Amino acid sequence: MLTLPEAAAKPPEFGRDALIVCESLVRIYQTGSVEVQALQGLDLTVDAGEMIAVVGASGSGKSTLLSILAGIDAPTAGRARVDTWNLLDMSRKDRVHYRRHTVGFVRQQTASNLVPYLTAREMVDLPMTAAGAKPKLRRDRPGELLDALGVGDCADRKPGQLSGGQQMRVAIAVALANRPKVLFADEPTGELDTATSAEVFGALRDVNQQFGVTVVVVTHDAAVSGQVERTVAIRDGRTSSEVLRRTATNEDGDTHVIAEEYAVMDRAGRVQVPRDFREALNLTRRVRLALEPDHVTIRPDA
Ligand SMILES: Nc1ncnc2c1ncn2[C@@H]1O[C@H](COP(=O)(O)OP(=O)(O)OP(=O)(O)O)[C@@H](O)[C@H]1O
Repeated sequence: MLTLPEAAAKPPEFGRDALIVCESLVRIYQTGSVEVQALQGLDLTVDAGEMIAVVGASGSGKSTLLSILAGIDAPTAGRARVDTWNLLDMSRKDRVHYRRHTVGFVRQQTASNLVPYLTAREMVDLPMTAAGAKPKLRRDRPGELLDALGVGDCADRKPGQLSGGQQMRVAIAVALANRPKVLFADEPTGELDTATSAEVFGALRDVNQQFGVTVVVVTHDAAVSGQVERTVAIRDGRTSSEVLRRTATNEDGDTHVIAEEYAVMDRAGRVQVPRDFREALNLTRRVRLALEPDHVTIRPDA
């Protein structure tokens, strides 16, 4: 057994250096007399430049989380910060500014991201005009962005003249028009076949690496979540576990990906012990904890 070190005077602020911080985030929807707790005290941090996937069963709260972070919906309680913005305390004007400059959003329904009577170039120009971008930037950036997303040759086509994958790439270009810090994508590959999904996902990864934009993707697609370094799982409106992936090289010089699952600990130190662990050792209401030099043990209450 170790002796416990003296507690620091004041613990550092949760997620102080992160770009996105959610702490005990709650969103309650009220329809008539029915109350749905879509988020029930969710904790999450995302660092600048990261690309993460958010996974979870239908109804677990993924879209609610994304709508809040994208400034489309407002949380009921808790803390949510993106960059310097406190999402619980924003005026209408702040919200417009936030959505125009700090974040970009791509929806699953490719068509709902686009305007049917505008060309790809005009669609990228639209948010730039709204943000008051300079004429030179408005002239150059749409073409550059469409080129970077591999749809430069589609600049003068309207959505009806584009494939599903091309529409999604154009939608990503539109979302990036005003150089947001974060790009949110809600099931971006949900309506696409496997090969096109891989291309669109590749495009998201490219913009993450080329432009340094932080990317948060909600997905059901294991082929997508298996390719990012961090996947956050949401269950019942809370983050339940995270999978971290890293590339390792063996003695023969071959590289392979190692994926490790972690439980998430909240600020108060609460950790959810997975059900199969609890059942295997009959861990029920009360457990014994002990601090060892480099780990903590949890034992059944004998
Ligand atoms: N506008 C709303 N009004 C009432 N309830 C809502 C509203 N939006 C979402 N909910 C409820 O909140 C819960 C979480 O929904 P949410 O859409 O965030 O889940 P999800 O994980 O994105 O699901 P899916 O994978 O099916 O899109 C669900 O029970 C849903 O029915």
